[in-house]
Amino acid sequence: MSYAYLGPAGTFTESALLQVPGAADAQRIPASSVNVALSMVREGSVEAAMVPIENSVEGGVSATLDAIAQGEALQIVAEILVPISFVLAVRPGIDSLEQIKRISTHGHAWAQCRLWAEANIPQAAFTPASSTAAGALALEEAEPPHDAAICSPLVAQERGLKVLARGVEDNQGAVTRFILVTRPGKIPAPTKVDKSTLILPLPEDRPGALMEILEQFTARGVNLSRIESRPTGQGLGQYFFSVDFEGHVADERVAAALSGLHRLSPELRFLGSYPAAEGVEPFVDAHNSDAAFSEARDWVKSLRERL
Ligand SMILES: O=C(O)C(=O)C[C@]1(C(=O)O)C=C[C@@H](O)C=C1
Repeated sequence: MSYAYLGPAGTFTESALLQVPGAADAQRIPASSVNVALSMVREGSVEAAMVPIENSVEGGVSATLDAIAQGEALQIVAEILVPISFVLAVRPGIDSLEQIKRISTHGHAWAQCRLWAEANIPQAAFTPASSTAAGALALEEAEPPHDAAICSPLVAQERGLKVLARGVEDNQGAVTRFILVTRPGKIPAPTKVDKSTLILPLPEDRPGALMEILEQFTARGVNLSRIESRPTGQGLGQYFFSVDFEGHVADERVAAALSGLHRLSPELRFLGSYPAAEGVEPFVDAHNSDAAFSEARDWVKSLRERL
């Protein structure tokens, strides 16, 4: 297998990729952005890409949500959770927080450390980096573009960077969720603790359209674990929904919800069913069980045989 990931080496995304069985010994290609990593999958130069999708503090990663919603179809085959903690690394010559005039990190990391930064380095101007590791590696340049970077403890240790503060995140226990993306192909087998992801354009701008969509899940007892709206880019007020829910397309209740959704929103995109990284087998009411669906289908079939 060959994998692309949001690089350079030392990103949290690489830590996520290293959790995939076999990835440590496989070809791993760092990409300069989420878009580049996903393009490599689309054009076939790698078989899969690991990209961040959601952080427990900062929410959805827009670059990923948008890139997988549009363009050539892709499929999610796995999810990985990584606990997030940051350190403040500095360039040579910086010995105190007061000396930091310029700081860089990934926008999502900055958002998770904003209160700490306001309280401890209010004088520092922020420049976004393409990833936490990219911001950290720039500290090694002959003339670093910034004085400090917020990055993972691992990259600071591996590169021998000077660390002035640890645990600079505003919320301890933060977690980022990453997804492993391939071209559409075989769907991973159900494990009983699965998740599925959909992109749902709202069919029409009219009262109750979102309610009708949500009813498809409610009526079959399918539990949503994430729902976000993103602009389509086509004009003000035009949105699609990015939705994760518990269950697998092999589950009858999920299949029934999907067919209801397809009737309401024929342009929907099914992004895959894959093992959930954590959680318990969802509780399913007897009337939403596979057996109840198949019995009901047989009953209707028997009626229609009398036509
Ligand atoms: O910059 C990195 O190290 C990444 O892997 C990206 C990313 C993100 O997009 O949220 C991943 C985890 C952290 O939440 C901060 C940054």
